[in-house]
Amino acid sequence: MIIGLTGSIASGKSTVSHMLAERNYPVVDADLVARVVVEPGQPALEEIRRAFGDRVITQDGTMDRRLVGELIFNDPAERKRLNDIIHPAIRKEMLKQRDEFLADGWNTVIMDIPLLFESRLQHLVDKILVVSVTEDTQLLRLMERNGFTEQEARARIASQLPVSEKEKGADAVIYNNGTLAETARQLDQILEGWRAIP
Ligand SMILES: CC(C)(COP(=O)(O)OP(=O)(O)OC[C@H]1O[C@@H](n2cnc3c(N)ncnc32)[C@H](O)[C@@H]1O)[C@@H](O)C(=O)NCCC(=O)NCCS
Ligand SMILES: Nc1ncnc2c1ncn2[C@@H]1O[C@H](COP(=O)(O)OP(=O)(O)OP(=O)(O)O)[C@@H](O)[C@H]1O
Repeated sequence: MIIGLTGSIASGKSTVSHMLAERNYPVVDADLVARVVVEPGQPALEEIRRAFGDRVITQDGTMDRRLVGELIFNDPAERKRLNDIIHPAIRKEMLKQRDEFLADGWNTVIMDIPLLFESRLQHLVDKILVVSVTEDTQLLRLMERNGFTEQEARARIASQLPVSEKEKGADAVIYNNGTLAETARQLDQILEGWRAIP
């Protein structure tokens, strides 16, 4: 079984994904893959340099994530430009990792994909698990975690589908406004209901 783990920015996907890893489930992490495919020497990084200019490459040859974030979260056209370059490379690497886990005999593989709905990747997974929080909690947690101003945080939230929309496409929803223990309890119930063994 392939479980797609998604939700909006700062809703708690990584938190739930860590809980899954603790329970011995193999996890393919799109955010992590997105970092690997832009490492120095990767073709995607060169394409990004050509599209956005030398200013998005730091002295040590890595991508300036803060600057690229500023550019793409405030401009849908720039966001599409980056997505068009980077998403094919991310998808290819994620499918490779998934296939390796399956070949190694795992019964269930978790794919943590923040943009599962926005990129229409529902067909890649058997079950969709959405991690949801109220908008107030989401905004506060995002500002606190990243040290963003309210405006920076709102720009990022606005770049994705609202979490209420994502809930509509879910097979199960975890409400992550409460304590971590409450979130873990919901997760265990869902996994049991799906009979998803690692
Ligand atoms: C813009 C970048 C450089 C900002 O880096 P930063 O370190 O600040 O954030 P990080 O990578 O940890 O992402 C944090 C969250 O932002 C959201 N996010 C990231 N990219 C996008 C995007 N293109 N559109 C909408 N939301 C996005 C996701 O919820 C993600 O979990 C980086 O997010 C990036 O390379 N994005 C493009 C790749 C992508 O689409 N990643 C999302 C998973 S496929
Ligand atoms: N139940 C909770 N109680 C308190 N804080 C929480 C809870 N769940 C998550 N957090 C905190 O909220 C922030 C966002 O959570 P997390 O990083 O898991 O979200 P995410 O959905 O993976 O975000 P992103 O889309 O940016 O990758 C983190 O700082 C995390 O520690």
